[in-house]
Amino acid sequence: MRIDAISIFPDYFAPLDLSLPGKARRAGLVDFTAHDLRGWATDRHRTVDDTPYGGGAGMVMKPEPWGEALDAVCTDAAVLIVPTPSGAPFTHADAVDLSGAEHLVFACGRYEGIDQRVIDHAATRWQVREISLGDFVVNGGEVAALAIIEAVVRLIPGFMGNPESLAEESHADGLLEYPVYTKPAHWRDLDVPEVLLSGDHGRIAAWRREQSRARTRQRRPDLTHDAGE
Ligand SMILES: Nc1cc(-c2cccs2)n[nH]1
Repeated sequence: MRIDAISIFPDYFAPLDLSLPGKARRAGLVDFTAHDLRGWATDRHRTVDDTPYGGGAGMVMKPEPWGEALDAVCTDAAVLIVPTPSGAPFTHADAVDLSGAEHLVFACGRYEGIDQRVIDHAATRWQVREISLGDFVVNGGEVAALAIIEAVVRLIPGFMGNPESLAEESHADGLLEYPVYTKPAHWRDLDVPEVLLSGDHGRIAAWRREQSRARTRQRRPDLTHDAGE
């Protein structure tokens, strides 16, 4: 998978040098490049924003630099991802879907957003996904792009050492993950649930399923499709 991120803060993606282990890159699983949007700003001051038509506070990102940047970076197979508070909520199902993509391009907006014509024009040439990380606002799309990249790349076959661990994690089966424990069995007057020390794998599996269901009912009633589950 090829991944490109376009931003006025390309150094924001330096952590990917840590979290996308060298093996993923060397194995050819992931090829990541961060681009500075100002590289496509043609005026002397490399301007990327201007005041909004219709008035209002803040600045809007100009269409010209974005148009040139997307022309240069997006291949025909590109899926353009635009993190935005006004996007569709990002889910595990989206991460699974995107993990099969050939090319992801992240348009990381700042200020009050990107001129809408950039997205509208891009949608005539590539698949465009306007994605929200949740009902809160951050200052730029970079942190959202980092989270989405991590959620997607870890699902690429061959990336995770033990793919079995993917099957049981939160949201993989529509439920929240059960609580986990490790040694010591007794710590600060707290014991590991006896069932986990029993060696009875049937009882352990049943206990874990019930813990997941109870946790999901309590913390995420919106995910509980069938109350009887
Ligand atoms: N979910 C979400 C996305 C965002 C932003 C993306 C770009 C600027 S702010 N805030 N919250």
